[in-house]
Amino acid sequence: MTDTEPAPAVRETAESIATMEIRGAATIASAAAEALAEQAEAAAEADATASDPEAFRASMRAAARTLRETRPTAVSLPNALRYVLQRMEGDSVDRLRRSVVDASEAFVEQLDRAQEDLGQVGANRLADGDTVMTHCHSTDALACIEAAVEQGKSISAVVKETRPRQQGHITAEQLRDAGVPVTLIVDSAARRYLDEVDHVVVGADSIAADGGVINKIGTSGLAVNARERGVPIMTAAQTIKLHPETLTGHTVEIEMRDEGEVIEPEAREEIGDIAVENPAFDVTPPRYMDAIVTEQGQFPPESIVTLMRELFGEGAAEPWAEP
Ligand SMILES: O=P(O)(O)OC[C@H]1O[C@H](OP(=O)(O)O)[C@H](O)[C@@H]1O
Repeated sequence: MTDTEPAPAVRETAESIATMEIRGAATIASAAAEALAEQAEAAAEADATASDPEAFRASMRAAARTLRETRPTAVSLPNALRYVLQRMEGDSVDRLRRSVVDASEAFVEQLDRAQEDLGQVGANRLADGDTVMTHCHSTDALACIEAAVEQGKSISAVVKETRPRQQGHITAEQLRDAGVPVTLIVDSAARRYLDEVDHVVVGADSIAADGGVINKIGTSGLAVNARERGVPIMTAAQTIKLHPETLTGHTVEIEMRDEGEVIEPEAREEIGDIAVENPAFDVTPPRYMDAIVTEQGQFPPESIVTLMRELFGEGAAEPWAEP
């Protein structure tokens, strides 16, 4: 490891995030915070950084850049890196190391607590006997359904498989394990099943200042259909999903993933000269979302900007940038 080369553990985490072995906005955030702690431990031992606070700081910034570059859409990733690096302090390598490790642990604890708290808020929106529809796999959304079950409510679920990666299967298994009767459907069957559904619950990768919800591709179509069928839809999203850069007019980059997730190489060859595109996310306009459920309570999407200013008012610093 040179003074700017990330530790092997950081490179492994970055690779796992990029290939989606580690996925889901909250899980990515906690893995990134833990990787920074691993970088701090490694840099405190490495020849080039062990006795040079400035070189140590540079190595932390480089590690954060490597993690930042893995996936562009879930803002929980840069928000995690910001949280840890902004708390890095001390005039010796040992103090710096300790501050990073402490911040990383505090971040992960906060994340777990936030999910539990928002689960209670989301659960209050669900009634005994409700059937919910889910899209993709969101630990925040699942927290709401599981908390409702723990409150003693009987909940059933219609789970969309969520092409192309079919993360709906993970949701189906986790809900089944929580004692929720599950029906798995293909994405295009969603509107047909909405008549049997009382509530749609989805997660978020980022929330924009105007209340737009950036989540797995297909969420916006589901929200429009839910509105047309009169079914309420909520987004469960911890406040680390709030995107501070959108306060100053930036838009959220939508990740385009490899076409190999959509079509097998053999079939790809057969269809020849046809474009295949694979956007991972879409934006649901605030008017199609009934509520954003956070650990600080539920908000109408249009008012989320108030919470955002309170939490990220000073803007979106980039503490990983070269000075
Ligand atoms: O943070 P939690 O609620 O777990 O997940 C939030 C969102 O992250 C996922 O993205 P991906 O599967 O990483 O592309 C899904 O879009 C999911 O709704």
